[in-house]
Amino acid sequence: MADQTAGTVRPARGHDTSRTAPAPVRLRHELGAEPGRLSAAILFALVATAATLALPLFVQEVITDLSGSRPPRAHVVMMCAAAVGGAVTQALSGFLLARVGERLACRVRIRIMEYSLRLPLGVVKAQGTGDLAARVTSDALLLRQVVDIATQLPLAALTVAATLAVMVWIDWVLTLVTVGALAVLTVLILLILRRMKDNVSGQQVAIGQIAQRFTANLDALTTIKAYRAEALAAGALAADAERLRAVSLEGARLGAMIPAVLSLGNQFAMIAVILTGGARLAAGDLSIAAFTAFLLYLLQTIPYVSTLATGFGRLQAGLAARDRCNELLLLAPETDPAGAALDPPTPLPDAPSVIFRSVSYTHPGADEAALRGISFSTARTGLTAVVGPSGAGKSTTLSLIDRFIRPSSGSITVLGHDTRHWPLDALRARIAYVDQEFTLLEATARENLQLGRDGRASDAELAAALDAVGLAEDITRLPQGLDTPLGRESDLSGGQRQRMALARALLSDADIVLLDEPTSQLDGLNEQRFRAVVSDLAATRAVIVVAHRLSTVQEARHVIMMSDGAVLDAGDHPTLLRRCVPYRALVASQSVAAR
Ligand SMILES: Nc1ncnc2c1ncn2[C@@H]1O[C@H](COP(=O)(O)OP(=O)(O)OP(=O)(O)O)[C@@H](O)[C@H]1O
Repeated sequence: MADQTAGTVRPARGHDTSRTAPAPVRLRHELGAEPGRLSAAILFALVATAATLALPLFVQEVITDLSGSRPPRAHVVMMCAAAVGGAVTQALSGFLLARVGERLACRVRIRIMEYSLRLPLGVVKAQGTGDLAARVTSDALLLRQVVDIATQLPLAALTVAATLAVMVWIDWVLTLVTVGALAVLTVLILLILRRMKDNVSGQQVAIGQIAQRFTANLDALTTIKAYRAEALAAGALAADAERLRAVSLEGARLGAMIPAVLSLGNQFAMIAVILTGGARLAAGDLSIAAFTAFLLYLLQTIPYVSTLATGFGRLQAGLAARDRCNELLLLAPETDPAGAALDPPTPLPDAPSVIFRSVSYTHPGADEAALRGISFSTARTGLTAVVGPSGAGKSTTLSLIDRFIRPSSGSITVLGHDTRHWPLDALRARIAYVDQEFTLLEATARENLQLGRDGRASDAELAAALDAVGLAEDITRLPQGLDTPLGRESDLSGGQRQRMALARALLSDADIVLLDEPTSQLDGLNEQRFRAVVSDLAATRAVIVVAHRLSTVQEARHVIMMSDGAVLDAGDHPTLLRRCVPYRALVASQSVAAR
């Protein structure tokens, strides 16, 4: 239980100093993260390139040996060694680059996922969970290939330049013809690449949209099935898929033009070289051996020219993915308030648990304020019920206490300190929040129960909390008991989830429990248990419950009646019944509903 003694400083659980935006993804920095592996990969690639470059020279030597009736054994051995060495070093380089690439993607994924969890709730909602998920899947995948390209491109450029140098040495006239053909090719390919970059961005946006709608529909699957809306939902998804298909097809069309242009360019280069070479052979300006070597070099250059052309296209895709990742990493994080103390404040012993002073709040994009200058306070311990018609602003009020959102004006004090002076982690360590869905994480029952605690709970503590909410047997029956992962195969019923959430609050160190009561009816036994646990919690802590059930309201020491973003009245149940007409009407309607 939380320490409420004056002057006792309790360190905030996991007081977090990392509420700042992370560094954006910088490719140069990322590539430099593993200098050893990257250098080795480049070294192996250089050796492979050198071996490839040497091969035609050895062929030339073999032909010269044969035409001079000399045994070509030594040159044949060197030729084979160059071929095998080139293949082995190329494989090694590829493997090392893959390792560097996977690590880069992994680092970026971790950074994006961690950061997404630190964004304000409203920002995550506005971005869309599916769209955020697409950043760690498809964008990270595109980013991963940048490693290959970033090393392949300079190597390919180097190889083409070195090959051209050797070709000049063999025959400069033929080289001039080759360069002319390659120049035309380059211009055409650059024109295609320019259009490809925009297309890749469009594809990634479309992937984000489809992921967003798909996850939203899966989250709402019960409703979709209940209202037989499968066809409607599938129709919208199909439209997204069609949009993605259309933009991807445009990308494929552009992509398909590159090999076609390359092949055409190569054929023209080859024809021009053969015609010119033939003429020079006939004139005696070129030997057969040199011409053969030149042709081999020309054939060898083609894949590298092709790597250069397609590599630039893939690099554009990687850069677009980097930009999308950085868009997310540059979103403003959920920061501690500017005036927050470095050391978490110590709760004042006699202060009310929560005080609202003239608090107003307008949801982003909303025309009207959800809360209009509300003021109230809640006792240090005991049950406070917040009641009012739907849309009155009750949930918004709870969200403000936990600082999921910040007041547009006015101030909120928690345990004697303005929430602007609480570091977020320290504030939230003092508050247990139980939402209407009684959300469980995809983690074991034990981990779910221990959320919100400073230290581990002993098995005896866990058993006592589960016993209090009548869940001990249900958890024991799970395949691995407390260590059963919850959420997929072993999910709990709504009532069991509710009791798990209450057990979690019982086990937490929080001084204040915020409880958004579910509107669904509970069976008699569960309702009794619920009341017993809430009054157990309220004996030593402040429990502020958005109450929909009359039984909860009647138990409350203090009731706050809200309507249309304002506090109409506050007091105990009998007082409000006597003097607050809207409260009487609300109670009357709840009594009818409870019958
Ligand atoms: N994210 C949001 N964006 C815009 N307006 C919102 C948002 N959330 C709530 N509102 C509006 O703010 C007002 C208060 O909503 P709130 O959820 O706090 O009411 P409530 O009293 O908890 O209602 P209920 O009992 O139905 O849950 C409502 O008019 C609602 O439409």
